[in-house]
Amino acid sequence: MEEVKDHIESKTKSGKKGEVVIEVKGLKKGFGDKEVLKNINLTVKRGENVVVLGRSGQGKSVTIQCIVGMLTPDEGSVKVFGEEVPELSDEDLKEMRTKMGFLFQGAALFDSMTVKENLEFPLTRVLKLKDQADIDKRIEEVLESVGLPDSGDKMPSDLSGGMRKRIGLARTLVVNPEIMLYDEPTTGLDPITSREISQLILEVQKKYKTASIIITHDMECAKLTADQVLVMDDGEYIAEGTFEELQKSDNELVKSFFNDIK
Ligand SMILES: Nc1ncnc2c1ncn2[C@@H]1O[C@H](COP(=O)(O)OP(=O)(O)OP(=O)(O)O)[C@@H](O)[C@H]1O
Repeated sequence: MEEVKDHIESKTKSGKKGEVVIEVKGLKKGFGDKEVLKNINLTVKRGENVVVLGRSGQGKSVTIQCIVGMLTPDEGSVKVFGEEVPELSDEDLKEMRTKMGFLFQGAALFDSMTVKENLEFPLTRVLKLKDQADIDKRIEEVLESVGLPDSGDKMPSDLSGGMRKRIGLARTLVVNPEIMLYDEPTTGLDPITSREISQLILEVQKKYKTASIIITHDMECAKLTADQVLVMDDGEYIAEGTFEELQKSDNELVKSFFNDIK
């Protein structure tokens, strides 16, 4: 119980809406001769959804990897919760990542475990919770949040692609992350399920007040979820604004993303 209290306290301590949570300035990152990120500037506030659009191979995932400390920038500043990420010790990095949730395209559930066991895993391994009643309560709440309250005893193989995505999201949310990173959350899903997942991203933002970065090619997802949209090209952001603002852009690349959306 103590751990839970600590976690909730640390959340409320750091938790003012609108406060800057991720701040990237002048980020450069290359591999060998190849410059991938040339000048990335990005600010994400608590409770804000930032959508990043861009063609394949432009460096969207590399940006995320710099933010979570998996890659070291060549130049520039990457701050999360006010701390310079490349300067964090391994232990502090681990601590920082416990406050982050990831929903990646290939995010797989453990196939040999039930849904409930899949959700227990981060609670016992990451948050090191021991109180079973508390664990059960959190799981019940999070399954409710993703709209699958009665799925605890199911095996992942019994679930549809969309349901699996929801459980993947539940597994991420169960530790109460302050930052959510979504990499192509709706890719591979049919239009109706995609819309449901986008809707869920919006509900997560409202309920958990997360600061979120959403990388997507799905313009309906962008339209539904974005407070701010960034368009990435050739290692930098070439346009920035609300969905409606960018929809009116004269830039050919920006226009190409918005062509099919009414
Ligand atoms: N660890 C690495 N070592 C070498 N090159 C890398 C590494 N990670 C990424 N790259 C290169 O950096 C470029 C940008 O990759 P990244 O995965 O960030 O693109 P992306 O914008 O996320 O594309 P997609 O939409 O296809 O996922 C690519 O050319 C990729 O090959």
